[in-house]
Amino acid sequence: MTAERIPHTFQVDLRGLVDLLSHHLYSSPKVFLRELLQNGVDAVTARAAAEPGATATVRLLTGDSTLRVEDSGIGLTEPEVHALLATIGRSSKRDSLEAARAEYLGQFGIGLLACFVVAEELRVVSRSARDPEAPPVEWLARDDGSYTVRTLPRDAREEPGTTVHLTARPGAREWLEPARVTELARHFGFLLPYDVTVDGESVTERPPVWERTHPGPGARAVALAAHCQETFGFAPLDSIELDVPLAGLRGVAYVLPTAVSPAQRGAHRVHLKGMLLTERADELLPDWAFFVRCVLDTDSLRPTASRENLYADETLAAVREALGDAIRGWLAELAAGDRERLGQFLAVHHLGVKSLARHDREMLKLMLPWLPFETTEGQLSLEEFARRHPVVHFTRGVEEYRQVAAIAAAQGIGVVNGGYTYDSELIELLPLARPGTTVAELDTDTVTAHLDPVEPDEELALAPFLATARATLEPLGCDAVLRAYHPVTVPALHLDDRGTRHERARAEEEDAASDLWSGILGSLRGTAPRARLVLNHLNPLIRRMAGVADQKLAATAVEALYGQALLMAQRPLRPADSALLNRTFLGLLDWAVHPPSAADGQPGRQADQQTEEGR
Ligand SMILES: Nc1ncnc2c1ncn2[C@@H]1O[C@H](COP(=O)(O)OP(=O)(O)OP(=O)(O)O)[C@@H](O)[C@H]1O
Repeated sequence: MTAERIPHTFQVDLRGLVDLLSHHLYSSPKVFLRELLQNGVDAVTARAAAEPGATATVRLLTGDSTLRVEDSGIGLTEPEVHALLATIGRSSKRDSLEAARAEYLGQFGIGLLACFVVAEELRVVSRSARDPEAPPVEWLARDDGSYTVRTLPRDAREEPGTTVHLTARPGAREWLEPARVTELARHFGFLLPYDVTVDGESVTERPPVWERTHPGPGARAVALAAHCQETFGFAPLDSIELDVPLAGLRGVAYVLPTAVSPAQRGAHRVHLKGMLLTERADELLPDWAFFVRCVLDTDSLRPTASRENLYADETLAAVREALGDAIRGWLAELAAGDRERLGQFLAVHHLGVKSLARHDREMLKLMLPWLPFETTEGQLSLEEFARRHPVVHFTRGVEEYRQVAAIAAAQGIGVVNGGYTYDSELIELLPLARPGTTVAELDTDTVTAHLDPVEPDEELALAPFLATARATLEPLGCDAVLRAYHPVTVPALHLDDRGTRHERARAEEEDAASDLWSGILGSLRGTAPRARLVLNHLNPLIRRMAGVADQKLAATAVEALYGQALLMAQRPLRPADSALLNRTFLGLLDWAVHPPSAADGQPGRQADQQTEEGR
């Protein structure tokens, strides 16, 4: 024997549902007003479609803890009230075809429930425009889920349309206060395409700034900037107008006047058919367009059920691409014709642009030549630098740059500092953005090759001193060479590139390692050049040093030169380097206060004489 199946219907606990909406779906009770406005606007839209030229108003009237929202819209008949108002999740707007749905703001059939977040009672009086014979109908609903429906005499409501009466729940009276209602109606509805009033005062400001006509481009720019200040609270660097007809979208992207982290998601304001949908849309633009804030109105993007964000669908993806194109177009236009403004933009946002140019080839091609870099000729765009120098030399580290920048510049070699975040990576990609450009890392050989060799007879005269220098620097893994270069004030230049340092670190490890390891490390020995101390023959101090007969003093002087050149390079010092600096400083100090004399049996008279001469 089988038990009989008894059909049941789900029971809905309205209080539980309202609690769910207010605490989990909507971010604030204020959305009740948006839902009411939206129903009024949808009803007016539906009537306008059926009856072009019909009155189209939504009027809000505040009272003592009450609010009335009156629309001149399509209205409802009694059967419609049962089917639509009293059925949660039922929407007349979803039932129609997709195309028709696009006309409306609502679609989920839960909007009216939002009113219970602030009201304990809802009374709806409606008269249908579709069926002029149908009498007015009243629907009275309480937050416990109970409701009554009755028809009213014809004169209870003469005109078609709907009035929603709200009575505040005890803790929510503030939401129905006149000032609050006006503020919210303005906030959500100021762009609505119908006449919306609160207690007789209009709250709409049509048309939006981007649809207004202005006497000229200058006046338009000023109006847009003022709008940005009002909407977002900042004076924009520039305004980019957005127009994507396919998505029924228009608006403006305002360029931020201060740098922001590219990781920070943009908070954009999106209106849907005039109604403010969200102030925090963060998926509207491609990630790379972090430097703008948008405000726009669209008729095609879909909201999520909370109606506080955009539904991630193909339309949103297409819109994102189209908006990305518009912003890229603006950048391209600046790059092609408005260098001054491009310069202003990059001065603020170059770090962000650099970070995304690494991942976005198009952005790289467009922007890289115009990005500012530190160069031996000051802050320059790579474009300008490449025009001045057939080879774009760069250093990978800031220290290398410091080491050679002044010297290289004095010899006419331009160098770009690639030591900052992303910089060398980007410089190496320059040929992609600027075909035909040669980019090369600056190495010690290039620098040395640009320094003038010294005449052989002069070099010969300094041979003993050079020999002392080489012998002194040998244990430090450094060669000594003599060149003539500018600026003459630099006595010695320490050239040491990445390869050299790597090689030296390996050699040090080899020394410290066991036999087996030193064998293996030894087999890895590279052919990288050693560090070089380039003594400047044009520098008077070097010439004087060459005349010092005291071997010990000459060696200390070479060590001091080496230490000073290291310091000038601003490179982190190895423990051995610090010890050397210490030793030479104290050695020279000691010598200065107590020069060794011939009587002590120490050589050094010549040094004495030099000091005498110097006095
Ligand atoms: N002012 C009104 N005039 C005419 N019909 C209305 C009005 N308010 C609500 N309705 C009817 O009641 C239905 C349910 O309204 P509700 O606000 O709950 O949902 P919705 O607007 O369809 O969708 P959403 O949940 O997305 O707002 C609507 O689809 C509409 O048919």
